Amino acid sequence: MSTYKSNDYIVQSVEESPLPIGYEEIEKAAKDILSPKAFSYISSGAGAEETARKNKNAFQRYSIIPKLLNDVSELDTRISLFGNTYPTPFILAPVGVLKLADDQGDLAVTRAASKYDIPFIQSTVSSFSIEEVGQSGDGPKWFQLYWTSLEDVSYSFVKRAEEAGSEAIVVTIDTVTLGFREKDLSYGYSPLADGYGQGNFESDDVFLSTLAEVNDSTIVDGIIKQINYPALNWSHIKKLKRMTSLPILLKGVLHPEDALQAIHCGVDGLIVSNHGGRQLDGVISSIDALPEIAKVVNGKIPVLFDSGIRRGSDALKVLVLGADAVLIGRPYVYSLAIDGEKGVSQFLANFLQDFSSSMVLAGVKNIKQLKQMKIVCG
Ligand SMILES: Cc1cc2nc3c(=O)[nH]c(=O)nc-3n(C[C@H](O)[C@H](O)[C@H](O)COP(=O)(O)O)c2cc1C
Ligand SMILES: O=C(O)C(=O)c1ccccc1
Repeated sequence: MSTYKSNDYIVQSVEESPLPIGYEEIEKAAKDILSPKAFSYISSGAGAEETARKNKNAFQRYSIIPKLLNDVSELDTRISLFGNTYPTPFILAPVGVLKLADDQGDLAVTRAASKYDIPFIQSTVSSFSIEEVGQSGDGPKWFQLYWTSLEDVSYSFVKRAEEAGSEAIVVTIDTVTLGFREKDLSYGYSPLADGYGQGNFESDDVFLSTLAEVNDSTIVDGIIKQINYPALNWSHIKKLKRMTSLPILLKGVLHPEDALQAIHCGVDGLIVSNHGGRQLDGVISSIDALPEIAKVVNGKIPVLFDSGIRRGSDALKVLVLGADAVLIGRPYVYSLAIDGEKGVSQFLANFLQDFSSSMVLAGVKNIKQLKQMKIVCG
């Protein structure tokens, strides 16, 4: 439902689930359920976790100034992206190895997201294949691409995503090598070593068999080596644009000049993100990077946002600062760990309810009005 009476909220009945309401409580409950290694992998950031902390603290510096008495009895939370209309401005961020949180992993998440028509971005290193996720739930799916050094493997993923009905391709540009994650290293943990990230690598695809051969090693080693691709540059993006008719988004943009270069190369959308503080430690918080990027892009292509979204009011802030849509990351992963599909479903119900209450209290009835709200920093 996308237009509704504001006192009905989006979700009228809340399913019974042990999921706590607030983010901090959800994180705590997930910590109790997950193994210390798994919790540490999901929750931690790279290096001294400076950027992970900045993501959290920076939100508090921005303050919304409500403008009231605007008859907000009917809300419309719809947005349009690449010719598709979505009922809410929310998208589930790509998260690899979801089986670590729940046996049903990506399948549970897509089923929950489908209830709200929220797009799910499937990771290259997902626990299930592009084809399995394509069949799971009837909601929109996007595909996230980690470039591999075997170009044909990258293109074969894109073709498979096209065939499975993906609506967009998200190329992650901030992970040409994995961040130095001190906690994972102390545990001796590597995200792909337990086999949960191989959903897309178990196909009959002719190119995939070459992965193992080229490395003369196990398939897992092959995958880890192949998604390490520091040679990635703008020429790959231009070529990818010619290889597919799907919209291409770049995920991990923090520099305004990269945003302009992306437009120049024909990229269709950007995701302002620092990967939840998991890649280069010390980089700017995503929310601080957003206003300048939104300014230089100036509406030419959609600007999406992630890193630090925990509640409805966080989403309000980034939409006011120029984001056209908002990706949710860790909160849905913890909800999956706590109560599988039901946990994710419950989390989304609560989140959407929180977001619509926030719109009502801010005095805005649709996303256009929301984007014109006043916000101050300091
Ligand atoms: C456990 C975990 C795995 C992730 N895997 C991927 C991935 O495979 N591809 C990708 O582009 N981003 C990945 N990300 C980053 C998310 O897409 C997103 O940028 C990040 O979670 C946003 O930060 P937040 O969760 O603190 O809001 C991962 C994040 C987490 C927490
Ligand atoms: O952990 C991550 O953030 C991530 O993007 C990733 C990278 C390689 C394998 C699995 C997940």
